[in-house]
Amino acid sequence: MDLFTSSAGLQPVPLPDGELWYMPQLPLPWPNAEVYQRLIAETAWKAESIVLFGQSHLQPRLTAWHGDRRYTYSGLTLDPEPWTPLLSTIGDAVQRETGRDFNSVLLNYYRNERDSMGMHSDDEAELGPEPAIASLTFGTERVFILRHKRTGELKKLPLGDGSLLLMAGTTQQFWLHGLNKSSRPLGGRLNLTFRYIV
Ligand SMILES: O=C(O)CCC(=O)C(=O)O
Ligand SMILES: [Fe+2]
Repeated sequence: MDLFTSSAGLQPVPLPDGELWYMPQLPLPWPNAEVYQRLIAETAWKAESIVLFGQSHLQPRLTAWHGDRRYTYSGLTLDPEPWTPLLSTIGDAVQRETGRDFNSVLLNYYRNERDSMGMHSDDEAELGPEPAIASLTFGTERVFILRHKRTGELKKLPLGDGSLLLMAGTTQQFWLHGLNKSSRPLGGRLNLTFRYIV
């Protein structure tokens, strides 16, 4: 059986003022654990500083930016590393499932329970007006939190090993998203967000 035909595909997740799609396992030609290990080993991880309210902070995670374009967020400009064969294969699988084009990927490595991502929207001008952002997770499951900017409504999605989440439509306009630290010990988690930089 062809690995790529065995999946039910992305399913819609109801979200007022936004568009979310989820599948628990993106079909890939290797086991999740192998992809996780290779991505950890093959990536030139960086601890970046970002400027928040005029002060410089080390981000509570490691990152890498690969693809065809530069990217600027929170006062940080990232020059891209080239696509690797592994990232290209993963990117092809993500494009096949989502039906969207992506030209860049941000890799985030949450080393343990102390690493996190503050609430934000991916709404930079270079992402265009209604950006499609595909988020692929490997390793330890963490809870992805969405908060509506006006109503405060919360949506919590546990993102498991191998899962694919697509944020599209007006999701970035109306919602913030992020990941909290955890008080109990957790193993590592990798998240790859595929983006299209105009
Ligand atoms: O790690 C995640 O699931 C979210 C990552 C994210 O929001 C981002 O890279 O902009
Ligand atoms: Fe984000």
